[in-house]
Amino acid sequence: MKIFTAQQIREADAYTIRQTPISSLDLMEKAAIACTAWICRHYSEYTPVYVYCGLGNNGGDGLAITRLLRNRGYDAHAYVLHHSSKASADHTANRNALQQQYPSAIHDIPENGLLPQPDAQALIVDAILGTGLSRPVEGWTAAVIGQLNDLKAAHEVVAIDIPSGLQADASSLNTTVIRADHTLSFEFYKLAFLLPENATFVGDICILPIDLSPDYIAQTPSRFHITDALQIKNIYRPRKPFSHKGTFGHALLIAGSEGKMGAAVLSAKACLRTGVGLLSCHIPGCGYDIIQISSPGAMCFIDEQKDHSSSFHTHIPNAEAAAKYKTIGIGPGLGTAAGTCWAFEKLLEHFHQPMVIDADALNILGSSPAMLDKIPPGSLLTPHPKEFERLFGKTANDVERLELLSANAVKRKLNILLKGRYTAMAFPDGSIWFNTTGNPGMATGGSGDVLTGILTSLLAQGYTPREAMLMGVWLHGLSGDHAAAERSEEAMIAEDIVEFLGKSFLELRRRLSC
Ligand SMILES: NC(=O)C1=CN([C@@H]2O[C@H](COP(=O)(O)OP(=O)(O)OC[C@H]3O[C@@H](n4cnc5c(N)ncnc54)[C@H](O)[C@@H]3O)[C@@H](O)[C@H]2O)[C@@H](O)CC1
Ligand SMILES: Nc1ncnc2c1ncn2[C@@H]1O[C@H](COP(=O)(O)OP(=O)(O)O)[C@@H](O)[C@H]1O
Ligand SMILES: [K+]
Repeated sequence: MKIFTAQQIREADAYTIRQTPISSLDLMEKAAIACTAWICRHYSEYTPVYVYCGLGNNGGDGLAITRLLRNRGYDAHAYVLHHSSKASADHTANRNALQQQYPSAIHDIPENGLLPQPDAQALIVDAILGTGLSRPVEGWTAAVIGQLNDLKAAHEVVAIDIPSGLQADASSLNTTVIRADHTLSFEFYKLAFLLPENATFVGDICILPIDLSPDYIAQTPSRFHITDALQIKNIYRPRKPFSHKGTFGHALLIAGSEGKMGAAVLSAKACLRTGVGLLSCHIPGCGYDIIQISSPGAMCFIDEQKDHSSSFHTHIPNAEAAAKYKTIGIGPGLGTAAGTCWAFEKLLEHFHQPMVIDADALNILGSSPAMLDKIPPGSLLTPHPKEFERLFGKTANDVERLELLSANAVKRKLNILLKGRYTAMAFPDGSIWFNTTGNPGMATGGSGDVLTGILTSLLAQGYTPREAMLMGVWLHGLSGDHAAAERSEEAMIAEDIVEFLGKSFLELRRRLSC
């Protein structure tokens, strides 16, 4: 699914109005009908509704919603904030429609005027500013938003299209923005919804279709995207009846150190459960029994060191030996001992196929930036925000961090993800994809190790690095969602993500057969 900029959304709007029999007022009515239906599903008709409207089309949506809620028996009132001297045409048309049907529902608040004190249990609807925001709010508008935010403890807030004050495509850090519990947005996610720094503004997101032109959507390029089930279904390749273990690749996993063998176990199990043909694990001496007992499907090389690994480079002494492994996954629980760093550097001398680099392997790269240049092009790097910062440095805000992520993916021809609620995946072509599966139950030690195993497995099976990243991150989150549904977000642990991989694959197959 494409993520469009505010400018592109305006163009989509204009294109739809030009190319189809739908007028801009019809489009607004559609948007208002969808929002009203959502509100009616979530709040009883005894809920008083205070709709705060600006003078643009976002306010026009608010006026139409007020009318439609009244039609459904709600005690809804529109408070029109005169933050400028000019109202948009569709705002005025909807004001007139409301005025005609329910004149007592309109309340004008002049600039610097006072807001009403909402009744207990009232729902606040924010239709002050939408994607037409041209600068951070200030003055009276900012004061109004501040007052509404002060009411949050006692009232739920539903934002229409985008929380007022939030910039769709730029950072809104240190600006005044409505803190919504729910955001009802039209047709597309906005980039701002996916940034961790905006989590307190956006709340739950509901995307409501309003039938914008599919032609415009198809023909308009976009740099930002959201992965969806259909796309993953197209990537997924079911196993063929005559396939054998050689068909699905041999992966080498280099992981674990004393006290962190669990990370190696989680990665190995995830790699096996994702369908790799053969898995060899290189682990320190202390981990032998642990891996052999926990993952009998994996073969095992023991390092000469007991508590960390320092000789894994010996598996790839030359280019011919590298061909034995389709890919290597390195990092979970590995530690950053001097011998480990040295062996990693030696490994990169002869292994030039895309590999998966996570956790301590990323920390090693962070402390020896020259090694970054030796990472095979096409490799998958999987930092969480702290590892990202160690690798590429700090940024002032989340938008700048995305740019830094993308710049490194392009410059180094790497596939780099940045973990989070909406994991961002940056590709060498400059595009950035966000993943929407997953839940806070996955915020538990070992979840990332599971992801490394999944990605390593998919690369070994011959998925392209891009396919492996898109599909692996989606499967990881979906399995986390199955685990949470069965065991709760609190009780689920990283092993559960591995256990539910099977259910996710079955779901993919089901989608294929529909
Ligand atoms: N295709 C779509 O997505 C559709 C959009 N609609 C609505 O239309 C909205 C966009 O409408 P508009 O373009 O009229 O924009 P807005 O409703 O966001 O308002 C723009 C107005 O606010 C003023 N303004 C901008 N920044 C300000 C600031 N910082 N402080 C105070 N005033 C400021 C502008 O001067 C202008 O008068 C969307 O967010 C959505 O709610 C819907 O009506 C239907 C279809
Ligand atoms: N709130 C959340 N919503 C969705 N996914 C999450 C959430 N919290 C964590 N995750 C996912 O869980 C994984 C955690 O990885 P990481 O921090 O590397 O864990 P660890 O180092 O303990 O293995 C990431 O893939 C991340 O996207
Ligand atoms: K709004």
